[in-house]
Amino acid sequence: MITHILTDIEGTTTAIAFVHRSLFPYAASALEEFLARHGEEPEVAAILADVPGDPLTTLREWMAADAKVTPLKALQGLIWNQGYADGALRGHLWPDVAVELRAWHARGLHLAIYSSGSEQAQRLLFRHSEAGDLEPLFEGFFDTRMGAKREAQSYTRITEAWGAEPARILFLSDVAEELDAARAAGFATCQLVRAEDGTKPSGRHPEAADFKAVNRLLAA
Ligand SMILES: CSCCC(=O)C(=O)COP(=O)(O)O
Ligand SMILES: [Mg+2]
Repeated sequence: MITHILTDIEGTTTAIAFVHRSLFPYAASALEEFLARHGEEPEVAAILADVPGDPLTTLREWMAADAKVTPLKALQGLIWNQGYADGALRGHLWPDVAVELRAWHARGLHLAIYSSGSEQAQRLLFRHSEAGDLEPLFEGFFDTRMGAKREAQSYTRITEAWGAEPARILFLSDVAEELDAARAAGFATCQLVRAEDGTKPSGRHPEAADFKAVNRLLAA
């Protein structure tokens, strides 16, 4: 029986376009000024210590490559903080998402996020979502510190951190390789195949067009 639901963000709860056309450009355009203003603050300096070479150059290269590396993800989270605070950003959620997350939480299912976006970035998106503050629904915000999303070991680390049995966790993602890794760690899986995002079904995992359709797997 499924008692825990772990969900991806981009392409699963949230439009890929929001991440690539709102979040990433916001961080890219604010990067240089952010480093000039905050680069010597302890939290930012500690992140920059893990960036090889000239930080601005390397971070721009990582942004251009959409690299899922922890220092870039941590900095993006700090930069987005300002955008959410002043109302320039609001976390996009597909219309089916908040309804089902609230219903799953109300019936006692345990909820957590696993995204390449940093824990702070995840919290911000759900705290400032278009459907209101959903941050309190989640018990865990797992990020690249657990490892890469296409490696089975990352999912095993999540079970240990969350204190949950793998077979009781349903992982929701649009990316088949992430689902393959979760299944190898013993998780149940479901591919979100969202027409608006142009997701291609892999045929390797149970599929759902939206979160309402995921309920079918919970009842099974
Ligand atoms: C608040 S999530 C920002 C999305 C992000 O930075 C990213 O790299 C997308 O990663 P995902 O693992 O959600 O596909
Ligand atoms: Mg995704």
